[in-house]
Amino acid sequence: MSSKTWVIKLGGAVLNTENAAKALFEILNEQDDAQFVIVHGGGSLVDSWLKEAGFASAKHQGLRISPKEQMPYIVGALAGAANKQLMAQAISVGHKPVGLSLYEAGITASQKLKALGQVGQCHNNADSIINDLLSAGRLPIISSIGFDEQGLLYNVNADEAAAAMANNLNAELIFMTDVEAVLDANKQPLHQLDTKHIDTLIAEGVILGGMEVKVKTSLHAAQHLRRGVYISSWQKPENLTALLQGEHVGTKVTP
Ligand SMILES: Nc1ncnc2c1ncn2[C@@H]1O[C@H](COP(=O)(O)OP(=O)(O)O)[C@@H](O)[C@H]1O
Ligand SMILES: CC(=O)N[C@@H](CCC(=O)OP(=O)(O)O)C(=O)O
Repeated sequence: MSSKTWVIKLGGAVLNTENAAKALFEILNEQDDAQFVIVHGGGSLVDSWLKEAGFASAKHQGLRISPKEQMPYIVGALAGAANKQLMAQAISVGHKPVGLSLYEAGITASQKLKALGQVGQCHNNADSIINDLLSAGRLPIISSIGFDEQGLLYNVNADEAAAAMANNLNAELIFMTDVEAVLDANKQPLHQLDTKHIDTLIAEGVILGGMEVKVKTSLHAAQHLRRGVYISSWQKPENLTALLQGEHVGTKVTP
């Protein structure tokens, strides 16, 4: 029987808590018959790099407007600092990670909307080295920096990148973020979410910003993969253990 593949998306805020990612990587070491692909963000690192460089940065529906002149900082923060910090934590607990952009992982990018500058959307491209890396026992750690066929660089939202990766591999998909679950208007965790529920909560302004992108992306992924997608917190590593064992923690977004 071939082993199950999981795409785990780590929100960039995991880098602000010392060794938080390390605890998650340790859990991956304990799993039999499973292979893992990590896709990571780094929005808070991009915020501070752009600020230090004197740039103002704005978001539209949770997506960072990415002018060309800001791309060296965005690429440096995501494909550089964030990716390498995560590799360091993975190596420290015995993994053999390979840091990649979306291109090597079989995903090309194109401009999403002119007004957003270099914000990219994902396209499947069969030319991926991920399965070769998994067969060789390596742990792919993928940033959300993409390229098009001309070699232009794009800033892809990391949730969208993770969903594209899961679609590409027909993998299970888990979003590890900085809240235990999607919360309702009374700040209570929602155990399950479907299309109707999501539309209402977004229209009511209960789900917004980065979480709006995450639930919309989760829903598309769940519909495409024909199975539930989970949103849970990296602040509780035991949640990851439970999810990998098929238990229900956090929010399950269903098709
Ligand atoms: N209904 C909601 N439930 C939980 N979090 C929400 C909700 N609406 C907005 N958020 C915000 O979304 C954030 C998570 O999204 P984001 O910052 O993009 O995470 P990540 O970097 O992990 O992708 C939470 O920290 C919270 O501030
Ligand atoms: C287009 C777009 O919004 N790109 C994101 C990419 C990083 C990201 O998504 O990081 P988190 O997962 O930590 O939020 C950004 O520049 O912040």
